[in-house]
Amino acid sequence: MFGLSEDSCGNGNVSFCCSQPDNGFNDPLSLFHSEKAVQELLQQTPVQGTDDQHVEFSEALRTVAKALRRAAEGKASAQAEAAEWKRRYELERERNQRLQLKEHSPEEHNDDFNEERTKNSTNQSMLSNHTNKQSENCCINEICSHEILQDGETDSDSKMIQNRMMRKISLKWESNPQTVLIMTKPNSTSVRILCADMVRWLKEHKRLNIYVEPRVRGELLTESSYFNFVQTWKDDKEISLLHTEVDVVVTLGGDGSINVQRTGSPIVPFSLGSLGFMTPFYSQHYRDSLDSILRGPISITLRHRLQCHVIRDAATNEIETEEPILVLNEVTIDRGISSFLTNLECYCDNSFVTCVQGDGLILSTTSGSTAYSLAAGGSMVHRRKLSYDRLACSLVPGILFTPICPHSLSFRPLILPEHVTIRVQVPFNSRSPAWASFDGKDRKQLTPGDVLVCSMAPWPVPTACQVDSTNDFLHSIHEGLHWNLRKTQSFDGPLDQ
Ligand SMILES: NC(=O)c1ccc[n+]([C@@H]2O[C@H](COP(=O)([O-])OP(=O)(O)OC[C@H]3O[C@@H](n4cnc5c(N)ncnc54)[C@H](O)[C@@H]3O)[C@@H](O)[C@H]2O)c1
Ligand SMILES: Nc1ncnc2c1ncn2[C@@H]1O[C@H](COP(=O)(O)OP(=O)(O)OP(=O)(O)O)[C@@H](O)[C@H]1O
Repeated sequence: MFGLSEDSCGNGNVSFCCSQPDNGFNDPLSLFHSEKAVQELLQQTPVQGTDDQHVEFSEALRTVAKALRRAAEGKASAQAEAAEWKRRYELERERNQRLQLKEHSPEEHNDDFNEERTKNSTNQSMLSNHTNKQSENCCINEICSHEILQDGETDSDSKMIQNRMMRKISLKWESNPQTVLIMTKPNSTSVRILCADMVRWLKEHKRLNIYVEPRVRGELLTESSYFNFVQTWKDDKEISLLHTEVDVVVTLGGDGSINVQRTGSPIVPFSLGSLGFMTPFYSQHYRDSLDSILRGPISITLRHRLQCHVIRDAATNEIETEEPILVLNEVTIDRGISSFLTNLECYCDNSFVTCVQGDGLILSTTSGSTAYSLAAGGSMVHRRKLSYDRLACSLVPGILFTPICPHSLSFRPLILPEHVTIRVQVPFNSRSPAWASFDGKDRKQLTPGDVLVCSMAPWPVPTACQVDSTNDFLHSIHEGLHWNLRKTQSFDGPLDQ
């Protein structure tokens, strides 16, 4: 960092000096001198050049000085804005204190109180609860912007907020849900215990039909013959008919447990895994959560999936594909156990995109953007939110195209629009085969000439939100990934003048 100081070596100009090269404006005195120097400089007329270098140097300094002044002005307006927020906060706090006082001695202030209460009826309970908790928990001397945004509301502000709330997406039950499918992570004692408890509660208190996987039914019956009423399926044909029966799916596990279910009914994911990025419901509160879900309405996130086809070079035409595979997170094409670079030719709607030479390529959904793609340097993308009963309101739809360790200085991850079809081909001259895996599973070898075709699947997977799509996403990136976590800079120390 540089400070500005009077030049002692002639010409009456100003020169840069490295006052504290390691930590910049640490000395308030030097900052003061710098700003003073800036003011003086701005008042000077430009140097009548004795030589070109001086003129150029002086012009450069004037530019720097102007930039510094603009920064100082910016700071002043930020300070004014903060003062205004603080003022509104104090006003609201005062008003709430008055209301609380009246609540404690209502006979004294009954009339005023009722009037005030009616005025505040829309947001009163939220505000007073918040204010109490806030002063206890977070903001003793600080201002919580979240709080202030509410208390600073004017009539038109609150209308705007109401409109925004109304745009929140929810799913309403047309008739009471009758049947629930519970999918559980295998080989976990806590999941097994919770599952038995949940099945009992759903049957006795909610009178629901309950489906579980054949493995889980076996486990339940080992525990007690009481669970005889629990239903399951025998074969793939019965699985394919499940969607006609099941109203809601509950998953007990981690993020991977969401990927395994295929019915298309809304999923309520309870967190019994390690990270829990996509599983916002806490198992401890399962009764309250399910109570509210079964009553509806449910705020939902629609998670788009990618539909992947492998077309073998040996196939006689493109229609002859293997069974399509749906992925919620991503399809990965990598080098597998081969030690050679993968060489993958990529096309987007038949236009050549690039040839990936590296460890491989990830084609990810926006839900998967926080999984493998993130680890390979791709962006985190807020997934798409839609409603069942309204037209789609799309936020950030797309397909992420993220290379894995590309051996190139200029390859960067891309986000392609959701409507494209991507083809990835292992070229005939490739030294080795590649491997495709789907949500981290089901590896398939791709030999030279084989192609993987990938596009957005028409039907998304609805998952229930704890609060709403945005709130859950932000909660997950903060709590799950500790995104942008840094110790807060201390208040003491040098200040801008
Ligand atoms: N280097 C990596 O980060 C890496 C490598 C292989 C696979 N994976 C991911 O693992 C996924 C499979 O998950 P799994 O649970 O079946 O296997 P797993 O148990 O091996 O999970 C890997 C981790 O990824 C997390 N995860 C999964 N989906 C996520 C999502 N959408 N957002 C944030 N985190 C997510 C899981 O919570 C888990 O901690 C694959 O789809 C792939 O994305 C990541
Ligand atoms: N019902 C199920 N049937 C078959 N496999 C399942 C089932 N539920 C989960 N799995 C698989 O078991 C593995 C681990 O499950 P899951 O991701 O739910 O738990 P976790 O790894 O402990 O949690 P997290 O993913 O949050 O770290 C995943 O690969 C997942 O696909």
